[in-house]
Amino acid sequence: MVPNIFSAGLDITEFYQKKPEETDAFWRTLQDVFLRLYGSKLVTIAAISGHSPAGGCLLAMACDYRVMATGKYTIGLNETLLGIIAPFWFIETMKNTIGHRETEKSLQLGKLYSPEQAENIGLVDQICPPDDVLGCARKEMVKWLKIPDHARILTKQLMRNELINNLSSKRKEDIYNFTSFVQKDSIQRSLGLYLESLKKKKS
Ligand SMILES: CCCCCCC/C=C/C(=O)SCCNC(=O)CCNC(=O)[C@H](O)C(C)(C)COP(=O)(O)OP(=O)(O)OC[C@H]1O[C@@H](n2cnc3c(N)ncnc32)[C@H](O)[C@@H]1OP(=O)(O)O
Repeated sequence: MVPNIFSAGLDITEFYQKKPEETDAFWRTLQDVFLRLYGSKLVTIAAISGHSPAGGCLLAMACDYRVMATGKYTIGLNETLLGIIAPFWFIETMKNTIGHRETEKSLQLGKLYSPEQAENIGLVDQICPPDDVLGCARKEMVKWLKIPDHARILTKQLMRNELINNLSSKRKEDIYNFTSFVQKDSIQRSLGLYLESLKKKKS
């Protein structure tokens, strides 16, 4: 685990000033990761040890249960703040997690929630002191593992298959949409400025 960061989201340098075939391959890999994690037969618990913006939030939402560290961390789908948009499967995953209305506000505002706010709206299931996040996740795992596997897995599939099938049937179209969007000059400029702002914040 990296201290203070669960995931900084997608590595923007993977789709900034890249060739179309490179961004295609990057997005295909992300689809694979999501489909495998969201559709996993295993119990998956995210121990969110720190910041979890955008793609990081997606990965956490793809799990069965989320424990987040208390502290000055944030989680959410902040894509609009970067001048980009969350694709339909990010949106559907968030709707399945926190409901339609909260998702609508959250996405349009590019909202990043504190751990307490995230717990209040159900984006995370539990908050714990940073040094106990893994311990809390392990305790929760014990509960989930007591449920008969076949019943838990079939229930999970009933809840998740609609989104999995929808994305699986639209993968090519979704890759095309991503690459044609991020290759636009205006989006490349926004991404460049955003990367610059991250570097400036650091210095
Ligand atoms: C149809 C169109 C569909 C488009 C869909 C696109 C969906 C996109 C999803 C995404 O996930 S986009 C990425 C969103 N992520 C963010 O906005 C997070 C940005 N990062 C931060 O806010 C902070 O880094 C942090 C996570 C809060 C951690 O802060 P900390 O102060 O600890 O680290 P920094 O010093 O800021 O960063 C270190 C280093 O890393 C670079 N960096 C940070 N995040 C990213 C990133 N996501 N991609 C690429 N690079 C990143 C940052 O610039 C620093 O670089 P160096 O100066 O060390 O070179």
